[in-house]
Amino acid sequence: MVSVKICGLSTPETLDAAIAGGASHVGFVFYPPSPRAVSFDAVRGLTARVPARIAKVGVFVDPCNALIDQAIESGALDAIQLHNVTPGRAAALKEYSRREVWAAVAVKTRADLDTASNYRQAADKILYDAKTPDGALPGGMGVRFDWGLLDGFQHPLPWALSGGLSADNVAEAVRRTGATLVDVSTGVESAPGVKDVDKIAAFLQAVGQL
Ligand SMILES: O=C(O)c1ccccc1N[C@@H]1O[C@H](COP(=O)(O)O)[C@@H](O)[C@H]1O
Repeated sequence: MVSVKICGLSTPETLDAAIAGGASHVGFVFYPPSPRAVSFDAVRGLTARVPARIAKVGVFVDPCNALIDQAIESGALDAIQLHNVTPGRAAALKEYSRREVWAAVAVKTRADLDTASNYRQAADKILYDAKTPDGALPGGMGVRFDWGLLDGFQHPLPWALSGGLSADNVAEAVRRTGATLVDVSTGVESAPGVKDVDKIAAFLQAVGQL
């Protein structure tokens, strides 16, 4: 069975679509430059709708401790997903937050993949995401990487696949990589930051058929 995280949710309707469609994880972005960024008040209301069986993941880019505190308190987060964070900082945030830590590894080359092993003692999960262009957001750009890079790779930790997934390519991505957890944001949107309930349903249906 393949689990799905629908990320960058910011409205009750789209969150409900993710829940109804069978998402295992829902993600909330705590990074103001993102078009998906949510306020603490908004996330409080949103996460109150999430049943206990579904994990709530906060997405952060090199966060300070105060942001982590406020986000966990307002969103009752189960896990924190960290982008642009060194293994040392990830380990510190794991101890500080007492939450599951997902370390995002930005992948373009096999050498990028190899950096995942640095998080072995620092994180609970690796999120393989595509490396985005300089100056762009470090995620949520709908960019995919060459899934063939994962062929034969010795994963240092449990892992998830993200980057440019959609209802049209997720079956191929899972077949190609063996992923048991996939993460999508742009691929279930009609415009940057605007989630689409039909696309969310189609993505979850595509995974459900695997
Ligand atoms: O979604 C964002 O805006 C975002 C901002 C900063 C860091 C990560 C972000 N999203 C994460 O990016 C990946 C891939 O997204 P996409 O499907 O390619 O659009 C996903 O894990 C999001 O959680």
